[in-house]
Amino acid sequence: MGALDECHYNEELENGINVGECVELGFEGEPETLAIEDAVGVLLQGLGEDINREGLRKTPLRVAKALREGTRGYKQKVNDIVSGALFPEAGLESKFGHAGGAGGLVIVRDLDHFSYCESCLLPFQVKCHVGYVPSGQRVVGLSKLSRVAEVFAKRLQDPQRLADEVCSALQQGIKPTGVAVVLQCSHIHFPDFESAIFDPNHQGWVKVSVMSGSGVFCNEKADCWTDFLSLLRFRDINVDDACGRGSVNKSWCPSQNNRKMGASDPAMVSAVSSILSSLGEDPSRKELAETPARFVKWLLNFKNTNLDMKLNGFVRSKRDSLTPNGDVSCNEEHICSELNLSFWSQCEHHLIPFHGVVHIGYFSSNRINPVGKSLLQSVVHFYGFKLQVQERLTRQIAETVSTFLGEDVMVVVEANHTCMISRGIEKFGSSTATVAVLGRFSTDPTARAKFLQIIPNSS
Ligand SMILES: Nc1nc2c(ncn2[C@@H]2O[C@H](COP(=O)(O)OP(=O)(O)OP(=O)(O)O)[C@@H](O)[C@H]2O)c(=O)[nH]1
Ligand SMILES: [Zn+2]
Repeated sequence: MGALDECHYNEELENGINVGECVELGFEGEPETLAIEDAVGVLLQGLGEDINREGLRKTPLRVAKALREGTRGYKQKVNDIVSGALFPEAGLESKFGHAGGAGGLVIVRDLDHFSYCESCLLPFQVKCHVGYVPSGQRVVGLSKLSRVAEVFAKRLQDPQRLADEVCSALQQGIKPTGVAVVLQCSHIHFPDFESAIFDPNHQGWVKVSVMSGSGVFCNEKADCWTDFLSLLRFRDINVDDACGRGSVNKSWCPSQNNRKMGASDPAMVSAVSSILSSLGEDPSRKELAETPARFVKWLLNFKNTNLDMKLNGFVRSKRDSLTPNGDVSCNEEHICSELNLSFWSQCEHHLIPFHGVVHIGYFSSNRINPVGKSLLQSVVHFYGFKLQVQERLTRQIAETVSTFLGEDVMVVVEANHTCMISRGIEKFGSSTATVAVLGRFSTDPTARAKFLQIIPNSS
C-alpha cells in the first residue's frame, strides 16, 4: 500500500470509527447495556477470571452487544416490514391480481438464521423454508419472508414456537390463502469435561425439523403440502421426520436432558436472570424458569482452575493407540501425527462456543507415539475447557505436547467460531485454521508441507 493509499485508508478508518462511535455511544450508555455488562462481570468473576486482563476487558460490552443484537426481534414489528412490500401481480388470464392462480405456490428455501435457545441461552442454527399461496390480490417482496423470519428468530426461542410465530405473522401480514414454514434446527451439544474425555464418540449436534401451516396448509395432509415438500426435495431437503404444530420437543435442548443440575453459584444465577430482564424477557415465564441455572452450569465448565495440569491423573485406556494415525517420511525420518482430536472451547470475547479438531505432528524414528493418543486428547481438552482465543489454544497445546513428543512439534487447529456465524458479521460456513510450530517445523518448510499433506487424507 503506497503512502497516499495509506493516508486515504487511515482517513476511512477514522471516519469509520467516528461513525461507529456515534452509533455505539448511544447503545453503550443505555441502562439495559450497562445492566448486562454488570451481570457479565459477575459471571466472569464467578469463573475465577481477572476481569481486567486484556482479553476480557471489553467482554462485558461485547456480550451485551451480542445478546441485544441477537434478541432485537422483541423490538421489531412485522407490519413495518410487510406493509410497504405488498404489490399486485397480474396473471395472463385475469387482468389483475392472480399471481399463481389457484394452487400457485411461492417458496423460498435455505434461509439461514440464528436464534437463541430459551432453555440454555446458546445460539442455535436455523435453516428456514417458507412458502405461501397468494390470495389472488397481491404478492410480497421475497426478501420480506426472510426478514419476518428474522424478527422471530432474534428472540429466545424453541423451534416449534419459532415456526408457529413466523407462520402466524406471515398469515396476518400478507393475508394469503395459506402459509407453510419448515425449519431445520441444529443445536450444539457441548459435552462437559468428563464426558469429553470418556466419550470420544460424543455427538456434537442435536437436530430437529419442525413445520407449521396456516390457511390451506392447516391440514398437514393437504395437497399443497405435497407440492411444498416436493419443491424442497429438488434441493435435497428431506424433512419427512418433521414435527407439526402443537407437538412438543421436550428433548430438543441437550441441557434439558441433563437432570444433574448440581450446586450452582447463586450470584451467577441471579446475574443471568437480570440479563433476561434487560433483554425484555420475563425470567419467571415458565420456559425460562431454569434457564439461568442451566446457563451457569454450562459456563462453569470453563472455570479457570489455576491448577497445574496433572497428566498422571488422566486415564490411559489399555487399548490406547501408540500407533500414530498418520505418518510420512521426511529426510530419512518419519513425521508422525495424531489427527482429528476433538476440542470444545469458549470464546473469551463473546462467551460463545467454538469447537473443532486439532492435528498434532512430530518427528519419531520408530513410528511410535510415546504417550498414547488419549493423553494427547486430554491435553487438548484441558486447554479447550477455558475462556480462550484459538491462537493461544494452539500455542499452549504445542508447548505442552513438546514436553513429551520432543521439541519438533507442529499443531494445526481447525475451528468453527459461533461468534463469527451467529452474530456480528454472520459468516455462515466460515471456519478458522491456526498453526503453531516449534523446533524443526519452524525452520523447515518441507517438514511443514509434508505434515499439512497428511491432514486432508485423514478425515
Ligand atoms: N484472533 C482471534 N479473534 C477472535 C477469536 N474469537 C473471536 N475473535 C474476534 O474478536 C474480535 C472482537 O472484536 P471487537 O471489535 O472488540 O468486538 P465485536 O464488536 O463483537 O466484533 P465483531 O465480531 O466484528 O462484531 C472479533 O473480530 C472476533 O471475530 C479468536 O479465537 N482469535
Ligand atoms: Zn438449548
